[in-house]
Amino acid sequence: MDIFTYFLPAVLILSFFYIMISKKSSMGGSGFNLPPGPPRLPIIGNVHQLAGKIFHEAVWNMSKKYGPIMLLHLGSQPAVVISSSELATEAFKTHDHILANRPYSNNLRRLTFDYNDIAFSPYGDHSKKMRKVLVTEFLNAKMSKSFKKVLDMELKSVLDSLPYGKVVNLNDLFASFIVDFACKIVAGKGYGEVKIGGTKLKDMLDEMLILFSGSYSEMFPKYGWILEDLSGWTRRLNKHMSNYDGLLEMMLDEHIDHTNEDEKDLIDACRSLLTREEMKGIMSNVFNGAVDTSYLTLVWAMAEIVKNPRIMHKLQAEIRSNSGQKLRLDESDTAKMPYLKYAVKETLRFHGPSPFLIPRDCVTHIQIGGYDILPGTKVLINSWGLAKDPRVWTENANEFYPDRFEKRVVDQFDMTPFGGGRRSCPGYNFATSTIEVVLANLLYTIDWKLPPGMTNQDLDTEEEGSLLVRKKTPLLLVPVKHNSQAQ
Ligand code: HEM
Repeated sequence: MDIFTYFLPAVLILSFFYIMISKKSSMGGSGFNLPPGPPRLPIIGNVHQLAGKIFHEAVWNMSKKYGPIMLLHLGSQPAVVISSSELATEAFKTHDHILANRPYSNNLRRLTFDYNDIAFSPYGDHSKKMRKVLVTEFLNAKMSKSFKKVLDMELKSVLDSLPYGKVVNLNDLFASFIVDFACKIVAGKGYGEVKIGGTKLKDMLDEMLILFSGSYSEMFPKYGWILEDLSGWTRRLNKHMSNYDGLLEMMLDEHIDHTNEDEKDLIDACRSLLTREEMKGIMSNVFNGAVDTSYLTLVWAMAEIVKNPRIMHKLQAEIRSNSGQKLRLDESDTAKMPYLKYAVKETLRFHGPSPFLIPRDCVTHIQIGGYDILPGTKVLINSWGLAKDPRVWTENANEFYPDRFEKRVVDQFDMTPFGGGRRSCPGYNFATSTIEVVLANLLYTIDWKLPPGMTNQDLDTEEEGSLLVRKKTPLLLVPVKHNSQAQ
């Protein structure tokens, strides 16, 4: 359920306040050459055309009518949607510095420890310092030794505990695997089963997704807080943040500092450089940034690979011929596996977990595609649409086909699963190499079969979700030990 579903009943209340206090919109009758867009209603803008629909699909369909740059109003908030790689290139190359800010809202402020994080904090000294700390202290070559060790231990535990020959729910398997892995690289031990206020970390991250998906204060920057209070949103947000804060505080309090380089975690690496609130902000970004995105990518990759036996056999042949007699594979092995890299890239193209990049806030008047974008406009890049654009990806854009990358050189903004410009994802290398290693291990010693009675055609790849795109039904597969590994 998203904010649009909560929306309509609350409109009446807001209308009252709006009529009482509204002034003429600063955008109206401006004489600017604004991008085209669907007609809008007073107060709610275009929300009624999007309510109850999958946001990125609905917006992609609208863009077929109104063009690759389109103006919408999400409540009183103007939002420009970009749906072509040419215009994304213009946004990121020519105007990156102007679009480096993120929109402000009371809701986001609460969710980000008062903007003490990286991903949502306004562009400036603080966000630059935080990003630099994450990249230089955590996502560096020295720390990768420690990540490698944790990943190998987690993989061993998954491979040892798989119920071979029985049906496994890969959504559950990957979710708990990635939560455990993330807790260990952040705080040095597993917190996946710890409950605060009756809630586990994974449930908190799920709740956070809903809370991040947009609130009244994002649609009505001035008066949305009234609806948030009246609708119970504020109470829900406070309850969530109290649990989440409690868990992050617990991780910080219980942390045992490591002296060995190959055992260090995020808290070891960053604590001396950041305040406590900044520590919680950065820990939260790693959990929010890494857990759902990586676990969903793994589910999608396995679903598409198993659905396409030709691809699975090609991958297994590459992995098995490059693995020597090792028990488990690591990055030094996946470096020799180009087809595996294409399969991960194709998964990120075809099922990139973030259909829209994190919104940008335009801070001065610019032009994109010849249209005026005014200060205070949100800029949304439809990453999902770019990656399926038949003009770029040809007639098989809607097919999972890793082989396309064997010959194709991809322009920088033909696909944007990790965003672009100075606010792009700093976890890009870490995430892709982790996903490659996990997939290599899963396909190395295991043959994955479909549950009894099911055929490849039955394995559905229907999507759902707005902030993140997930597979609608859980992925159920049967792991069978590969011949040479059978005991
Ligand atoms: C498959 C995995 C991942 C995907 C698909 C992904 C995707 C994204 C996207 C689309 C953005 C927004 C970029 C933009 O606005 O241009 C982003 C930002 C970010 N991601 Fe990731 N991410 C992944 C993994 C990670 C990991 C592992 C980390 C941390 C270890 C991370 C940390 C961040 C942070 C801190 C930002 C905010 C950057 C900023 O605003 O300066 N992400 N990510």
